[in-house]
Amino acid sequence: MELILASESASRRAMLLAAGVPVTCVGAQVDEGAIRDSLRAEGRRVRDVADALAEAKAVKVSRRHPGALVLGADSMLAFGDRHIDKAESIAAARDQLRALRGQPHSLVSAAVVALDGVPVWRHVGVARLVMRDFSDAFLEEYVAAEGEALLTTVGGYRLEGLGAQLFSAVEGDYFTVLGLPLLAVLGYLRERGVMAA
Ligand SMILES: Nc1nc2c(ncn2[C@H]2C[C@H](O)[C@@H](COP(=O)(O)OP(=O)(O)OP(=O)(O)O)O2)c(=O)[nH]1
Repeated sequence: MELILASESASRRAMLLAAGVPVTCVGAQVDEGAIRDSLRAEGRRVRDVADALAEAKAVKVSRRHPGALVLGADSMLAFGDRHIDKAESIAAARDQLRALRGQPHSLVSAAVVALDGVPVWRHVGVARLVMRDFSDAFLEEYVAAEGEALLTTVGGYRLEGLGAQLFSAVEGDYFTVLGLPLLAVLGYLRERGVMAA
């Protein structure tokens, strides 16, 4: 059975391919902002918003690919009562990192699998990260080194790269930070017989 990844995330695609999961990537082109704003207005938790976005992506693509398992995903930061998404500018990413400095936050990655337009599996992974109280000088060096990459990730960091220097502690699943609760996804694929058990 073919697995389609309803995502344009290079990180998610790389994780699955590295784990030996052949995937075809198809962008979902979902209006994430509209869904996010309406659920936030209802006071929904970050994990529920991420889950709803992952479902919207998986269901939309699976309607176009009958018979294929379609995996959608979404990651968001929970910082206090704030829901944080990808920054829209380098300046905004810098401000966001300054706000997160010296504080704990959670990174939530939701995954939903759909088949023929119907969600058939879901999982939300949560990792807790403690950002160290880095200096302004460090932050400027980091921002200059990362550049546009700051806009591609929800926290403005790549834990597997320079982002490691931002943290004093990370609790939870490494893959969840990178954008997928990968171990749970692999478990489901084995249940479905897509991968050898
Ligand atoms: N490589 C890497 N990526 C990260 C890290 N933290 C977050 N991300 C990425 C994973 C996702 O690509 C992105 C979260 O944004 P979204 O959930 O909106 O996904 P994205 O817009 O990238 O693709 P999609 O909406 O699925 O088409 O942040 C990290 O530490 N390393």
